[in-house]
Amino acid sequence: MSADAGKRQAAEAAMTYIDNGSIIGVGTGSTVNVFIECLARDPGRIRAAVSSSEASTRLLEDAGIEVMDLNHAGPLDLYVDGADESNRHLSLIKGGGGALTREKIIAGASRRFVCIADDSKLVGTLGAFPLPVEVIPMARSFVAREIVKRIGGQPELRERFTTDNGNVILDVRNLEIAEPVKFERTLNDIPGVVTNGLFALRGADVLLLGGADGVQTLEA
Ligand SMILES: O=C[C@H](O)[C@H](O)[C@H](O)COP(=O)(O)O
Repeated sequence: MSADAGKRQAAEAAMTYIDNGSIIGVGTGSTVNVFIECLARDPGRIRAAVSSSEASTRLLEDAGIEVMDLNHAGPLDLYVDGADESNRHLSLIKGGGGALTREKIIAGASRRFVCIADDSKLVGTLGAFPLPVEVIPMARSFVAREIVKRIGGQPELRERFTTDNGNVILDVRNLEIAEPVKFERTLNDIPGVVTNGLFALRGADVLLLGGADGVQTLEA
């Protein structure tokens, strides 16, 4: 079975978590794009969406879904988003598409985070996927040195990429993240780091994995 088919299965399954007429948080990425296609079949199903990126905002608006500012939406019941990797405790690496900061904010503002992915994203130990770290541009060399000193790995500037917030991304390769919460806190402590792509302090609550045997549901 292809990864695309797995993504579609997971996205369809996430539709069952939506309460009719609610305002939901919507993430970013190819899996979420399929979820937005599912929403587009019945745009009146939700009242509005809070979007984690300019890219998702465009797709939601094209689908006839109102996009609301988080400041006006209040606490959200549900956030649906993809991941680059998940371990069995539902700690995630996110930010492959560079949307990690707004994603982390909306995940934090939501009661339930349902993560959707194809089953290749489930790993034993996080870190094979390069860990994205969003950084204030003037701090990028300093932050890269501090990352090597504090957690190891090889930070590389993501070329020709600026986040929706006007910042740059360092992708940190060669990490083995046995203690995601500790790593996340350590990275948060470096001045100049806006957000790191570890979602462990606030991981997913539910992980829906599409694959050859259908949708597997893991709960935190
Ligand atoms: O910045 C991007 C997001 O964190 C995505 O949710 C993540 O990269 C997964 O994307 P995809 O569904 O395309 O694998």
